Amino acid sequence: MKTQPTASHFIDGQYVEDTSGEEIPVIYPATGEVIATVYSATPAIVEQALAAAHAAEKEWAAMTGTERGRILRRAAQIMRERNHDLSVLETYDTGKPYQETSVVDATSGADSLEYFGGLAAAITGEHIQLGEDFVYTRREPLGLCVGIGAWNYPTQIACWKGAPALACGNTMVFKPSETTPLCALKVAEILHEAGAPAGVYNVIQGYGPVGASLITDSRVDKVSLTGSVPTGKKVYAAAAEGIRHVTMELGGKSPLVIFDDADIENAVSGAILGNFYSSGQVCSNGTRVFVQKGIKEAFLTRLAERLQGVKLGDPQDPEVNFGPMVSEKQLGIVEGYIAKGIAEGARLVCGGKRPDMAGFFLEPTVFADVTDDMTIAREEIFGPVMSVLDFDTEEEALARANDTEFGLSAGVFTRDLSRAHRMAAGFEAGTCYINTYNDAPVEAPFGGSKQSGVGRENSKAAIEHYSQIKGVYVRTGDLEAPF
Ligand SMILES: NC(=O)c1ccc[n+]([C@@H]2O[C@H](COP(=O)([O-])OP(=O)(O)OC[C@H]3O[C@@H](n4cnc5c(N)ncnc54)[C@H](O)[C@@H]3O)[C@@H](O)[C@H]2O)c1
Ligand SMILES: O=CCc1c[nH]cn1
Repeated sequence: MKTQPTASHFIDGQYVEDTSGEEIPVIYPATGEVIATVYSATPAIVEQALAAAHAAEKEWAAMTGTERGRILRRAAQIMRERNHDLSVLETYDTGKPYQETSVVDATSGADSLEYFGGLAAAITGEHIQLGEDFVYTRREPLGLCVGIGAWNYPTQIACWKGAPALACGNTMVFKPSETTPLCALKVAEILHEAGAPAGVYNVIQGYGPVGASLITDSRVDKVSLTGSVPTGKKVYAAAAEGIRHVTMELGGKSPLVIFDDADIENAVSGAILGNFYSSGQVCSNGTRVFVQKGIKEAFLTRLAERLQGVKLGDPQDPEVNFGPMVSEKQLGIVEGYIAKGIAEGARLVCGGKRPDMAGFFLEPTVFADVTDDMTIAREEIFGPVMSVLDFDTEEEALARANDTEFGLSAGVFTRDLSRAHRMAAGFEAGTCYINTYNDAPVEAPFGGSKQSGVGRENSKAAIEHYSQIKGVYVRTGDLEAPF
């Protein structure tokens, strides 16, 4: 497959190159080889993208929701038809196994385009009768939205931001992560092919400073970031300077609470899905696995058995179910956490090492006897490292689950449904799971509370975050005034 894109940027309906920008090598995580080169946007490219998105605003907003929706749904259809090629590219970009990318990434992107394409015609205001007078509301686009992406789900993030933004009549300049710059270009290409007018959805490449330069431009009305909490704080503060709307999809350190009465097989599946999918590089992962003391040993034994089923290898091989970390840098960060876990007294049950193979692979790693104060229980690791902690009572588990600055997700496994709903109500998290983990269908809201974020992606909730309401007061009779 050709991994070198036609050019680095997609602006105003076409590929654009400017090799005077800083070089960004695209590295295939499974081998460490450079598979493409793109160039960071220069100030001239940033200006070109913002000008194109600004110029496209009026025409796009003036189209009916039905017309916009038709284009988004056509894009979804194209994406599904090209699922194989897009999945192969996603695997080159991220290193995630084709076994995952072929069913998750372009699929989830297409779901998002289809869902918001379907909603576009139903985005309406309301009528409020006030005696003989009335008020009507118009749900209007915000204008020009900037999207900034993380590297773990490059196609999904480009679509989760682009689809609701475009459905509401906004235009977008999207900057993917410098680590995974390839997939978003395909999203732009497909939207254009589906009929999105030039300038409606643009992609430019770059490191953090390119993202920062987009946020403060006076033409920008909204910034939607998927990234870490430290970056979120900077982006939120920069957006506040211009009182811009924000969506912040940030990091987490989510709890997964497994009670004695849980179905062990399902609970182990939940812990695997919540820690080792995408080699642990999923924001919502339940990396603090609280296991009630009565089933701790049974849980660990079954988990160790199930981990025998891990197949590391060439992620393009459909039989492989565990890929490398996205980069050498991320691998080093995660190894640092593993060393800290050992140094602080956690028991290494399995994994913890680089296997003897090329690329940025790391074995799935499980720590037991982890305590709440350990670094591996407090900080987001963003790699395949599960921390198992013991607990006695429901009250204790809930208090400890919530004892974190993060609030992205939380899960509970139990057969006691009253307890399950009590836990879900008590969790301080934006997305909760009962007897499952890490599902992210487009129909359901996704996002974090506390430091894990602001706003929600997906579902009808996203419409609130990409549009604004205008109230129009209408008097039908004469108007009285004091003088
Ligand atoms: N909540 C979610 O939906 C979600 C989803 C995926 C990933 N994440 C989080 O993302 C993080 C991993 O991704 P990452 O390492 O790419 O995150 P990151 O914060 O390092 O970078 C995210 C993006 O922000 C850009 N950026 C960096 N500094 C910037 C600045 N000052 N101004 C504007 N843009 C800037 C980067 O270039 C990149 O495109 C993890 O914390 C993970 O939990 C969250
Ligand atoms: O990485 C976070 C977004 C997500 C969660 N599950 C699938 N995608």
